Amino acid sequence: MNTVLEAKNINKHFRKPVDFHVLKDISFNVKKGEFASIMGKSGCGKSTLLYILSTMDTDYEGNLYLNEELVTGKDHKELSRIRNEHIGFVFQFHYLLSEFSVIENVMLPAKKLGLKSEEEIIHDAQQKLDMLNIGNLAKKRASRISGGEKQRVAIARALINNPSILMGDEPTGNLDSYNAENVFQIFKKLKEEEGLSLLVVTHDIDFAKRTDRIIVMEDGRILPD
Ligand SMILES: Nc1ncnc2c1ncn2[C@@H]1O[C@H](COP(=O)(O)OP(=O)(O)OP(=O)(O)O)[C@@H](O)[C@H]1O
Repeated sequence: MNTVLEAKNINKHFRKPVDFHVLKDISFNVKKGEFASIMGKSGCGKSTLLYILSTMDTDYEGNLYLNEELVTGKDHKELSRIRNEHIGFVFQFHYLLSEFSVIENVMLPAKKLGLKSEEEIIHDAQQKLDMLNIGNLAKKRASRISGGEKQRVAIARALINNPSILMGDEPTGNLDSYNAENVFQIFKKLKEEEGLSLLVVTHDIDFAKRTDRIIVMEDGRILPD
């Protein structure tokens, strides 16, 4: 099985106000089609790790590989391209542009990547919305849909460039149990039907238990399986 993401001996320090060794020698990988979750107590370093793995934070020691290519050390512009092309990210809050329509929000990362025509991007965005059963909301303003629908739009936006891996930082943390289950089922379907890899930080043990693998963090380290 191909390795989609690999972290090798990742260490990170916050230097201020005092030196704080927040991530301690983190090594693990995510294979193609694997749905992994990260759990651990508040403050153990989950979000810090996810920001490094998604290439948003470059201030760390160690090596990060995406699709078996070393990304550590690449410049800002190159990282932005890699991120746009290979990584989808879903946060606890949807961060949609409320004045824009649903489909316009979904189209944004594809426009930024700039590889396709407007018509192709509209087609792809509608297809993602249809896949998530919210195709009928395409023309609605993002401010006029429910919280669960907003999170599904955020997932469609994260998928628009057909990433190799979808990362989530508590993507169900702000949802009621019905909508949280809905998001879980979407992730499962993406794994099973599209062969997508997923890496999701969660505090929800019932969610984590149903993923392929739980990566447990404690005090900046990953505990052995
Ligand atoms: N910019 C920073 N400077 C110094 N310390 C920081 C900074 N950002 C985060 N920390 C500390 O690093 C530790 C890890 O934070 P992080 O947000 O990664 O934890 P987490 O496991 O995601 O927690 P939660 O589950 O509450 O979201 C915490 O102790 C936090 O206070």
